[in-house]
Amino acid sequence: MEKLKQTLEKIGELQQEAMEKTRKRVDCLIKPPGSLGRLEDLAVQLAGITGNPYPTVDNRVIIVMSADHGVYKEGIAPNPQIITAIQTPNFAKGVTGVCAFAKQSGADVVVVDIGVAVDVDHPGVINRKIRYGTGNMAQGPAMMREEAVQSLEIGIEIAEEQIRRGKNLIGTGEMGIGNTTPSAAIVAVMGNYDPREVVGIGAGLPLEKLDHKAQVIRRAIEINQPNPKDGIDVLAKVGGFEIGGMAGTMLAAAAHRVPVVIDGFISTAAALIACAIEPKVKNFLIPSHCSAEKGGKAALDLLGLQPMFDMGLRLGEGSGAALAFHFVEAATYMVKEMITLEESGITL
Ligand SMILES: O=C(O)c1ccc[n+]([C@@H]2O[C@H](COP(=O)([O-])O)[C@@H](O)[C@H]2O)c1
Ligand SMILES: Cc1cc2nc[nH]c2cc1C
Repeated sequence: MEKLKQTLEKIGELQQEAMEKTRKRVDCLIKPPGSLGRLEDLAVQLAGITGNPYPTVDNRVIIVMSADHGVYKEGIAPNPQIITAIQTPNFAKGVTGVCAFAKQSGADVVVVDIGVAVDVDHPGVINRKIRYGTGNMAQGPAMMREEAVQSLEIGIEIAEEQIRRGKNLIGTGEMGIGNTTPSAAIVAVMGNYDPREVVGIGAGLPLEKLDHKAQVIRRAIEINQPNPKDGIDVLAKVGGFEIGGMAGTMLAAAAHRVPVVIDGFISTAAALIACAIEPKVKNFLIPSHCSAEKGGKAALDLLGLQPMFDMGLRLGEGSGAALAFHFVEAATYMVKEMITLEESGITL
């Protein structure tokens, strides 16, 4: 609890002076004002996050949190649970979807077993297992409150280690068969939606099973009565260890003024938890894409975030965040590489 408390105390506001400097420069660059659209706002946000009008994001990492879910027993996922354990070492081997995009954008991939249902024995996987999967949220809380705090603190510690190593851009990723169910539960609780409005097919659930998936979430919310004003309560009752780990990563990034790019549906659910715990975190979050998962847009809307792109992605893993790194870097190049109208002798 101490680590979480200290982290929350460190989270501040965006640095206004740096933002004003960057906005002024961006407005004067050799282009019609506003013509680089939201890339301009992104440059200003990066200045506010880092306190530097000319920030660099040349040392990148995707942190992938892996965990399993007790609610899997309710038949809410189309794939065998063991895929979480099989896939987790694959991130360390560099052979998954996110690894392909991370390699292309020059980012490291760090993978953490924060609650996979079996032992994962691979030297490249960081073992911070809280437990062998969460409890079944359709029958009781997914985890105890202390475990929720532990998941947040593991996320903080993993991110802090990366920041200590000089990482200046972080992306959140996850792997967890069944995790679109707790994610939809979080979105339903935070947005006061009926679960049927925000459940989707996840990794390929047949459409005729969506009513059942929604009913399982409805039961989980009814039994556990999560309090939407208390992010830790929601995480404990209807969340997941990897969701807590990602929320912790976001809190640490905000505390250390490092920009953090969120990925798809599960990452966005984690962002809802992080922002419920500390609303100031939102300023430090950079959305990537709009997940094709049905509740993807609703989740981003709840945060008031507009995605950079919408390409029908629904892989998770941090894949969309790795792709978005290109745009984030582009914003920093725009500020540094373009000259101003005045420098080129143009007066408009
Ligand atoms: O991030 C997303 O937008 C996303 C949307 C659908 C599925 N996924 C991935 O698929 C898995 C969860 O799907 P499911 O159907 O098992 O709940 C999990 O490993 C996620 O990484 C990810
Ligand atoms: C193969 C596979 C890879 C994944 N990556 C994230 N979720 C996944 C689910 C499956 C089934």
